[in-house]
Amino acid sequence: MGDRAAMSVGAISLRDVTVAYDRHPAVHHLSGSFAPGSLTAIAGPNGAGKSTLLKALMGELPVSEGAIDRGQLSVREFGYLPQAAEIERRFPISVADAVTLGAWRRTGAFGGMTRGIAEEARRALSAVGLEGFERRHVGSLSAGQFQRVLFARLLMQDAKVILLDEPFTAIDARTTRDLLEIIRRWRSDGRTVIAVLHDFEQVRAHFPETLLLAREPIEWGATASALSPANLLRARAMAESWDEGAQPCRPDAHAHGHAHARAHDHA
Ligand SMILES: Nc1ncnc2c1ncn2[C@@H]1O[C@H](COP(=O)(O)OP(=O)(O)OP(=O)(O)O)[C@@H](O)[C@H]1O
Repeated sequence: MGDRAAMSVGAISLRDVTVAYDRHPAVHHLSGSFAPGSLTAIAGPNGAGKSTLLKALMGELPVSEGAIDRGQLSVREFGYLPQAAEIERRFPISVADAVTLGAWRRTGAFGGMTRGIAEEARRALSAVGLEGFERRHVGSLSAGQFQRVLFARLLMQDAKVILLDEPFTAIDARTTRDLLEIIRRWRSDGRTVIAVLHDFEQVRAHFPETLLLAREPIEWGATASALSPANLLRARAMAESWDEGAQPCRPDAHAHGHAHARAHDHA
């Protein structure tokens, strides 16, 4: 497919990536790559480092060890949907303005709403099932409607790589189904899509690749294999061992000896 070839511009590769908060690693020794046009779920227990990894991929958090190679891609070409709890929706803007913000790379921070952009926003809203919502205030929308608006904004952004952090948490089944359809369309466009998800059935049904993360990677590959019962048990067992504090970084795996004494504290 021509579009797909045009959109597929490179892998995102991780080499022994560790991301830490105050030297406590939340993602630990992760290596692998997201192929161009791939559709990958990131799954794992609470506190496994899934959101942290998305933020590192976006360049919002620095890696403390290793490297992320985005190839020819710039993070400006990444679209990112944070967890709902991190999104402020009380500011007084209309649905049309919220969607148009997705086009900021083309319009500039102070760019006005040209007729072309307005028409595009209308089409994006229609694609997410919100025709005629342009003038509504974002604060007046239901959780599902607001999530549709955020997907419309991603459609406007025309990003080559799309990162979604728990996009269906607290979202009704109908909206989830519609938004999964948009994700499928992104994939057939050749965009790379990476989503943090908790629902394993959803992952098995819609995501060919999975990274099962428990701070350290358990497995990254075909979903059926990554989400094997043995892997899920291992992930759970690792999560139970976090109760007494952050995992120390294994000193033997570190040439620079960044494993700090504080990482051994049992708070
Ligand atoms: N800003 C922060 N400062 C310090 N520690 C943090 C910060 N954000 C996350 N952490 C810690 O890093 C670890 C990984 O958190 P992260 O949010 O990445 O996990 P997650 O897999 O997305 O979890 P969940 O499924 O619960 O959303 C947790 O122990 C968390 O407490």
